[in-house]
Amino acid sequence: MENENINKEFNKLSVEQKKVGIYTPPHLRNKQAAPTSQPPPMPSAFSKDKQSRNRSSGWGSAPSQQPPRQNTKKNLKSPSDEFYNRDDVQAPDPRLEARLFGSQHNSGINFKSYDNIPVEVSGVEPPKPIENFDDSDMDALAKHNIRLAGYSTPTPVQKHAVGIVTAGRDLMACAQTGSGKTAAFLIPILSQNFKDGRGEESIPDRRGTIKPVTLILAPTRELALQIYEEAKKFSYRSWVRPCTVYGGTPIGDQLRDLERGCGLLVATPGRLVDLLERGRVSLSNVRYLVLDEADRMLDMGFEPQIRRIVEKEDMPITRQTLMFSATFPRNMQMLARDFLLDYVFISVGRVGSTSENIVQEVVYVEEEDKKSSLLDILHTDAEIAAKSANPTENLTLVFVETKRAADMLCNYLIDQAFPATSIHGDRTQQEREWALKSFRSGKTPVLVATAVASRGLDIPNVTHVINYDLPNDIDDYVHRIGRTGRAGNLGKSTAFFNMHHDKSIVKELYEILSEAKQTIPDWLENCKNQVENQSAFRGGRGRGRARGGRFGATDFRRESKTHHHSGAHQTGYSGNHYGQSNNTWNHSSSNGSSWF
Ligand SMILES: Nc1ncnc2c1ncn2[C@@H]1O[C@H](COP(=O)(O)OP(=O)(O)OP(=O)(O)O)[C@@H](O)[C@H]1O
Repeated sequence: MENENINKEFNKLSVEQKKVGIYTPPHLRNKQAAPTSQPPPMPSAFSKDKQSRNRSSGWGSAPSQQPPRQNTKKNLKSPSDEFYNRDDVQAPDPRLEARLFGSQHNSGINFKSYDNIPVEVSGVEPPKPIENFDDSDMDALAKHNIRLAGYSTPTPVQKHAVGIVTAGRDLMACAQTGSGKTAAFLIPILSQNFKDGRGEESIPDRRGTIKPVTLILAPTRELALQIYEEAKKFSYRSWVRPCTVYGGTPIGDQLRDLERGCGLLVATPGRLVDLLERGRVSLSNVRYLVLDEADRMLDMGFEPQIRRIVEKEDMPITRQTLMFSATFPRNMQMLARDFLLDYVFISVGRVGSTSENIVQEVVYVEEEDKKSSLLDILHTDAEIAAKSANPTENLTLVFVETKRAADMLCNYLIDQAFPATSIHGDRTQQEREWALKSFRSGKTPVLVATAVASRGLDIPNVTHVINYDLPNDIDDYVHRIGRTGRAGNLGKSTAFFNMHHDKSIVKELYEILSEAKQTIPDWLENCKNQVENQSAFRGGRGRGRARGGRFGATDFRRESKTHHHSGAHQTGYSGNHYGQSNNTWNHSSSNGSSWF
């Protein structure tokens, strides 16, 4: 409904567009042409260097062909509006504001405990983190929207990302699930967009090609949609118009939306390649590229598409590139090596660790007993929900391995009078979105899901995640249980384990549980020992994660002496630890190794 209303509003605007041939936002209409604008300034000395290396390519060199637009709605702003004198800021729209920011849920009681999580920063001359949003160098409109979103304190990954992005640096960030990574890239990028000022690239050129300034790639349609919804919040009242494109929905609707202008595009790789091939999107003006959950995109087989998008299209090398995930497997490190320049690596807590806000339980359940065990748990959850002030605030997410199992289990639960729905890759996009909406609203407080729902989805009130089937990959386990215990809220996870099905993951599961200081049942320790003994007997080395050392030791540049990167040469390297709660800037190591 919310989407529908917003779309209706945009549709009204498109009628206007047809009249004048090219879309002009309402606040920019009836304004006389001003002299051609200069290209927006690069954010820092670092970026200037990049610009001079690539003078012929990219956004910095192209003269603007159309006059900059100015805000004619200024007069509609009240003189008390802090943006009264800013032509680039639109007048407030109370209805839109209520839609975008009205349903803020409070972040958890443990939110401030994030300050106690150790942060490791490595790379050449890493920029300092911000202390709080208000005192940072961010654009005033960005700060305004942050306040509207109800964010009073930045999370650790946000503190660092704002400093790093504002300084014009590339970033590889690993931070626990639910720790605010989405805003960590959206806020500083949009703030830079606002400071740079409107570019003509956000409206289609004469051939109808749209050239977004910011491109965000995400692995799943649902995650793309969620990032897009967040982008709408943080770009409120600005000239930046976010759009999203993903598979499973008619491309015509998405094209019509793009035609209305697009400064920030959130895309899944397959659909974006389609649009590039049709010539409807060009990447020649991309200044900010984000790969969210890049490891998942690789797991899903998107590497050829991602490499094509980043390396083989016309994306300028002058861009800033950011990669985010809660886990950092080797194939993602390789992508970081190829796509990022002189980047800063930050890890918040242990890379790939689980949030300490989640109580993790593992129970031994044979395959044939899983259904009845699940019913027991769901009955208990339903009782807890019935006692709470708002019963819809207790949602349970059940993960299974296959699409067929998702359907079967969902039907079984419905037969047992549990209001359940399911989400998996064989359902239509409409059905998937309906299922998520129904789950979010509490109409069906049980959602049976495959891995499609394991990454990035931010659904408030998920109090319990059940791994009915454990995944084969421990990183998937970390992401799945991360659907609860978000933004400092407390959550619970239960995993069904049996030696028949889950032997391959037992060592890593044991590591994860002990790292997070969870209660480990004796039987699990015995199973782990048994697997280790069998593996030693066979002379194997097991599947340990080899994460190495304490937190943050997985910036692969520390271990490698020589790496090659097209167009980059780096000679210095340093690592910095941010102390536990005082956030002091302790320079802990500087080995000066040459790694490119
Ligand atoms: N500074 C903040 N203050 C209050 N709430 C915040 C803040 N930053 C983020 N949040 C909220 O925390 C929740 C989790 O954020 P987000 O979805 O970005 O986490 P994430 O790190 O991307 O998780 P995942 O690894 O699962 O993708 C969201 O509901 C978001 O609105």
